[in-house]
Amino acid sequence: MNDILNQLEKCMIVPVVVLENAKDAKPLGEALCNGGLPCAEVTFRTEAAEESIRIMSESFPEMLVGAGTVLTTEQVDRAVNAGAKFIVSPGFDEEIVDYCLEKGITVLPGCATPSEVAKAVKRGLEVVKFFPAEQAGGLPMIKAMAAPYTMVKFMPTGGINPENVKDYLAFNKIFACGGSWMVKNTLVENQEFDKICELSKEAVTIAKSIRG
Ligand SMILES: O=C[C@H](O)COP(=O)(O)O
Ligand SMILES: CC(=O)C(=O)O
Repeated sequence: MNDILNQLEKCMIVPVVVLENAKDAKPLGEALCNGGLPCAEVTFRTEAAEESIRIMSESFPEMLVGAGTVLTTEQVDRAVNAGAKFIVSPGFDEEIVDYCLEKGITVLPGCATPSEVAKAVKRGLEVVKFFPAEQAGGLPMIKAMAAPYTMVKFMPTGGINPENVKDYLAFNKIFACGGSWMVKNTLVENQEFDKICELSKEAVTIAKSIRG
């Protein structure tokens, strides 16, 4: 695994962020860093994504900021130019994966079936996203897919919460878990950055109780 993946794995939990307004990127980054979660997947679901990535990565050099919901190679370029260190997409988009591999950009494509994992393995990927995790079969599905594909680790995202995250993290083929529970839109809208920091600390405590 490369340095970015090693750093991401150490985070154990990756906050999945949707920001409507880039001005929230700085206080959000601060809350996450102070909460012990110095990483974020900032999704291209809003216009503010690119600028938010730029602000977060410039303001907090210690933070590992990546881009999520990347659906085009143009978004890959915009994300990386803004400072994104990794690219995540909800599905397995061959064009995006091959583009990132050609350029040496860390990419975690979404895989929810063995056929998609097979495409990732063929390209030498060591980590894939498992999305939407709970809806697509949860931990039992990951365990079933990890049996033949022993060379791959999974980053489940979708429906993960402070309760079920423990079961995921207890399985050694789980790379890290993605989730939005500590960075919910309403918390950001209401400027509840102290609460985000508190929920992040709680998430870290839970993760450490499983992974030490
Ligand atoms: O689309 C959902 C995000 O990827 C994260 O899922 P979540 O809100 O269930 O944690
Ligand atoms: C859900 C997800 O993987 C993404 O939005 O990138």
